[in-house]
Order: sequence, then structure tokens, then C-alpha cells
Amino acid sequence: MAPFSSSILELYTSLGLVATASLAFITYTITLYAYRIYFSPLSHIPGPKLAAATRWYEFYYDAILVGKYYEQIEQMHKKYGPIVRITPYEVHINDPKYFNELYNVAKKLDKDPWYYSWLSRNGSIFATIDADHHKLRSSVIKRYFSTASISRIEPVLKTHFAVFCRRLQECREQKKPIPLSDAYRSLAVDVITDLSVPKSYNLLETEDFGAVHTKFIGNMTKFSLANRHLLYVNDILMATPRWVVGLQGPTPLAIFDELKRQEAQAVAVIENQGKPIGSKSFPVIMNEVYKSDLPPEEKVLRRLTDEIAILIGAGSETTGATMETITYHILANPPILKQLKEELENSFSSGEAVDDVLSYKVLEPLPYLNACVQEGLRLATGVSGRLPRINNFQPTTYTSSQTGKAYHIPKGTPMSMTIRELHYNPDLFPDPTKFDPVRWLGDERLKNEKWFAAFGRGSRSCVGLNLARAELLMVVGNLFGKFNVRLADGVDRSDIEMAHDCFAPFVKSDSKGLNVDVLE
Ligand code: HEM
Repeated sequence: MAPFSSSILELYTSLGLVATASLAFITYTITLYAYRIYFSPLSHIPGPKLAAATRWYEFYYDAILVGKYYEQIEQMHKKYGPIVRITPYEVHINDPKYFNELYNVAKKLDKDPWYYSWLSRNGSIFATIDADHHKLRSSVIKRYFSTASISRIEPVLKTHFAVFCRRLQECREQKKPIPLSDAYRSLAVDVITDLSVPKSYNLLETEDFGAVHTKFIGNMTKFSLANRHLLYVNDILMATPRWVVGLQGPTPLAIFDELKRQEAQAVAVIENQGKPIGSKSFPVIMNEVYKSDLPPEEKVLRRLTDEIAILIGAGSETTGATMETITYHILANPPILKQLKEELENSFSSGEAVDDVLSYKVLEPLPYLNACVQEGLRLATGVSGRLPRINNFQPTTYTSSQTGKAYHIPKGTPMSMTIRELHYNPDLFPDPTKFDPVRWLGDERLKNEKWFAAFGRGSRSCVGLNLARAELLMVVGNLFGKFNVRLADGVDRSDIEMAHDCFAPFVKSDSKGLNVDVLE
């Protein structure tokens, strides 16, 4: 046994080491934070000092409070003006006139690798960082969803809308409310999986209208907010044996299983070498990607899995949430409902409206229907994230359109803007929270188009916009052209409005969802 005096000496020595290490860490942290606040090339950009000092500030609002940093950023703009430093590395701009300048096809900007690391889907076109690499990867998918492609896709859309209408009829007969929040997202998942992967999901056929899958997307998206800050959380989950994940509870297990299902689709594409399997008589996107002249490293399992995961997520949550917003506002505004129904009734013979699914082709020319969809896209803002871009070649000068003051932004700095701030700006859209389709009719439309950016702008704008528009017109056209529906008891606006920014807008956790009754 060591003598008493030598134990004390050892204790003092180890305490001394701990104290020295702690002191060194504190000194380093203070020096680093002081450098970031007072000496970094971004120190002249206004904003809260804590946000400039450390990313833990954002972590608190983003990962702990779950998608609440957007509210802080709004407050920062109110206090500090149109440009603010929101992290040690990133500036955020709220100046509508600058939107088209930042998100401009003529500019070769990269995405911010940190921000887009959120889902660990770097193989997808969505999360591809480098502008040239993105151009290479996105060519096949962009072709697939061109404006002209919608007539090719229309029979697939009609098949799934027929299931949607049948499920509505069943609810009418059984006098049961229909959970549209789930049904809409599942409709969108069924369409995008039919078009893009070997095995379609057919969620609308399930008893619960695909509620389990909707929950998966929500949980996965929220869970991934931590991944952005504590890198590799998602990768660790996927590398963990299933039984160990199971010990963490049903939510991680459901996420794990669904991600494995997405991977299995990529395996099927590779094993069949892009040849169709099953009964699909139309080209499937991921098979087209596999058969394309992209280099072999663009066709490996991880890259195809990433693309599939993003197509399913991007193609469903955004579209489903927008359908939900449009439907709620039409039902909550009887004069709008009346005008829309009149337009639909005057456009089709009663037989057409009753027997068949109203197709995109017949709905597309209707002005009031289009105006309702456009206004819903504005209010829903299907992407609430802040979309940071980086100019890695040269610095940027941002000049405030309000004060004329110029700010130097060094090259390599993530610069972000938020579509929502454009769409909810009262100078551009008076009474911005009001659902008012008239904004999109006649001359008003010409004036307002300039400030509409639901699908983003520039070279990284939405590849699925033609598909999304077709789905939105068909859902609103069929729901109100073929059925009489009303909001179920207790449903209000707070059930469909954004409460969390998880890149996509998510409603409050105790939302009742958009439930409607289908009337005779
Ligand atoms: C109302 C529905 C939709 C809205 C509001 C919407 C909005 C957007 C926005 C704003 C972006 C740009 C994101 C960024 O800058 O990081 C985007 C990108 C994207 N969207 Fe959509 N989207 C919708 C539907 C769809 C659909 C149906 C698909 C299915 C194909 C889709 C697939 C994608 C993909 C793959 C990207 C990444 C594009 C790229 O980086 O090249 N979206 N979407």
C-alpha cells in the first residue's frame, strides 16, 4: 500500500493536470470566441455575439428546441437589419430584391456542405455540394421531369388519383372522417415511388392511409437535425445491428427499417442492371439513372440509395404539406370554396366529374383553380430551410436595397436566404397570412410572380416542380370537383401551420391533422 503522503501527492498531481487541461481549454475557447467576434473577416456583419462566437447557439434552437432557429433569425433581422451573422461562419440576408441575385442560374455557387450534411445523403443531387458535380448528376433526373414529360407521367398520376378518390368514397359510405394529412402525403409517396423505384409503396391502400410512413418521415427529419451538429449520427444508426437499434425504442427502429427498405430498392436497381421488374410499363427514374452514361462511380449502392431517399422525402412531404394548406384554406373560406366549385362545375359535364378522375390536362387551363394552388404554394412554403450557397471563387458584395450600405462577404462564406421571408413580406404581399387567390389572377399575377419562389430559383431549384404542380391541380380539382367535404369538428389553422423548421415546415407536435368529413 502506498504511504499516505505519496497518495496525497498523486492526488494533487492529477488534480493539477485536470486543472491545467481545463485552464488550457477555457483559454483556448475564450481566445477562439474572441477571435470570431472581433477579428474574423465576418466581424463587421451585425448580429448577436453569441451566434458569432459558437455554433452551440444554433444547436440549442435547432436540435434541442427542434427547428426553432428560424424564429431567432427573424428576430435578428428585426433588430440588426437585412444582413445578419447567424453562426461563426454564415450570413443570412432578408432583402427580397437580393433573392434573384443570390439564386441565379448565371452564378456558379456551391451548396454549404455543413448545412446539407443534415440527412447524410451526399450522394443525392439535392445534397451534392459542388456546382459542376451537381450539373453532371442532375441531368438525367431533370430530363425525366421536364414540362413535356408530364403527359408521359399522367397515366401514372391517374392510377393513384383513382385510388385516392375510391378511398374518399369509402369514407363517405362509412361516414368516417378522412385523415387528409396522411392521405395526401401517402398519395405523393405512391406517385414518386411508382415513378422512381422498382417497387411502389402503395400506402394509400393501407388501412391507416400510410400514417406509419408519414410518422417515419417526420421523425427521421427531426432526428436528423442533430446530425447536422453532431456529424455521423445517421451513419452510426445505419451501421448499428438491428437488435441494438431495437433496444433504443420503436422510433429509431422504424427509422432504421425504413432506411433499409430504401436501400433494398437501390440493390434491386443494381441487381437488375436497370431493367424493369414487375408490371411497370413506363421508365423508372432510378433505372434510367443506372442505364445512363453517368460514370460507374455515380451508380454505386450508396449514391443510388441517397438519391432514392431524397426523391421520396422531397417528393412527398413538400407536396403533401402544400395540399394540406390549400385544402384547409379553401374549406375555411366559404366564398372561395363557392367560386372554385362553380369554376369546376362549369368546366365539366356531370358525368365526367362523377365517373372519371379529372386529369391534369383538363384541369390545367382553369384560372381560379390555378390561383388557389399558387396561393397555397406561397403560404405553405414547402421548403422552410434557409438554403445557404457559397461562392468559392470570389468575394461577394451585398448592397442593402433599403439603406444602400455595402457589405463585403469573403469568398467561401455560406450566404443564405429564406423563401418564407419573401412570401410573408407585407410590402410584397399585403396582409400576407391571408389566403387570397386573387393575388394570382390577371395583372396581379404578373406583378406577384416576381416574388414567388416556392420551388426555389437558379440552378438548384426544384427538379420536381412540374410533377408537383400536376399533383396539386389534380388533388384540388378532384377533391372539390367530385366531392363535398367540410372540416371535421375541432380542426383549426394551427393544425396545419408551420411550428418547426426541419428544412420542410412541420406542424406543432399535438396537431390534430387535417381531418375532413365527406358529405353526400
Ligand atoms: C409543392 C411541392 C414542392 C416544393 C414546394 C418544392 C420545393 C423545392 C425547393 C425550394 C427546392 C430547392 C432546395 C434547395 O435549394 O436546397 C427543391 C429541390 C428539390 N426538389 Fe422539390 N419541391 C416540391 C416537390 C418536389 C417533388 C414532387 C419532387 C420529386 C421529384 C421534388 C424533388 C426535388 C429535388 C430532387 C430537389 C433538389 C434539386 C437539386 O438540387 O438539383 N420536389 N424543391
